[in-house]
Amino acid sequence: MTGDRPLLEIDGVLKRFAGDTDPVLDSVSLAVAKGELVALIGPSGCGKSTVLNMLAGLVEPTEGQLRLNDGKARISYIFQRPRLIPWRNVLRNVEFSLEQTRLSASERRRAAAEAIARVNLEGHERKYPHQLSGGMQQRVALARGLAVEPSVLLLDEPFGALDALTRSYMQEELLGIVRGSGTTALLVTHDIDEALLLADRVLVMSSRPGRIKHELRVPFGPERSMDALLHNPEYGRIRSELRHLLRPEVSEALVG
Ligand SMILES: Nc1ncnc2c1ncn2[C@@H]1O[C@H](COP(=O)(O)OP(=O)(O)OP(=O)(O)O)[C@@H](O)[C@H]1O
Repeated sequence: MTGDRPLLEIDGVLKRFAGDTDPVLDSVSLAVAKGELVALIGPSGCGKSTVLNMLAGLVEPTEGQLRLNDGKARISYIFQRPRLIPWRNVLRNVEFSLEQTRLSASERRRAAAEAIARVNLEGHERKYPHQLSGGMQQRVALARGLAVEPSVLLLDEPFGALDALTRSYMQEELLGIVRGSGTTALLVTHDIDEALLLADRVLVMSSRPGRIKHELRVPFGPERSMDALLHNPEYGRIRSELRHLLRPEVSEALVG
């Protein structure tokens, strides 16, 4: 049993890559509760993806600890590009993530079909990636990630490569899917609006070394839409606060 412990914990992590003198991340601690959606926002190069890579076990911390307090401990990682297998159709791409599980072939097929339905791609199962739009390809990637019923979904700028209209549609869609499934998620983004639309909490990182310099609990309920937020005066206030926190740190010499 995990009791009241957060599902995911990062404790005092410092990361220095081989050959570097300065660490990329320093004293990073955070906790994510089960079912919570937390956004990590910060300037380019502050180490956001490195945090996700460490959680996915792709990179080792130099100091500190990362814990996933769940016996199942399955992590799905969604990247900016869908990374689909070009010679497999939609169904077979989604089944791919299930091939490392103990499910039988028929159970895999059923789980893949369910995940495809969750991302509204029913009817497209036999299509190949090149026959799909960028937004649809990213939905396949999401279905592939969700099919394994992950304990944690890691999202690294999942809409960064999409055009603005598709991105805004997909953000609301993701909100419904993630909320509907009760999935715990950590979202890396540059986009303040995306963070405020999707997250329960926003963690603002500083530039190198990356540290968490501010935490904001998003005061809007789980049922959100960008239209409703845009009419909410509180939204404008929080948005400017975040913009201010994310302003590049101008050096004294330049100010002059
Ligand atoms: N495997 C690695 N080996 C060496 N250096 C790395 C490695 N991975 C990341 N870095 C360095 O760590 C720093 C942080 O990179 P990271 O991709 O985590 O930042 P980020 O905040 O996600 O950036 P962006 O928002 O631009 O994607 C960068 O300077 C990068 O060059």
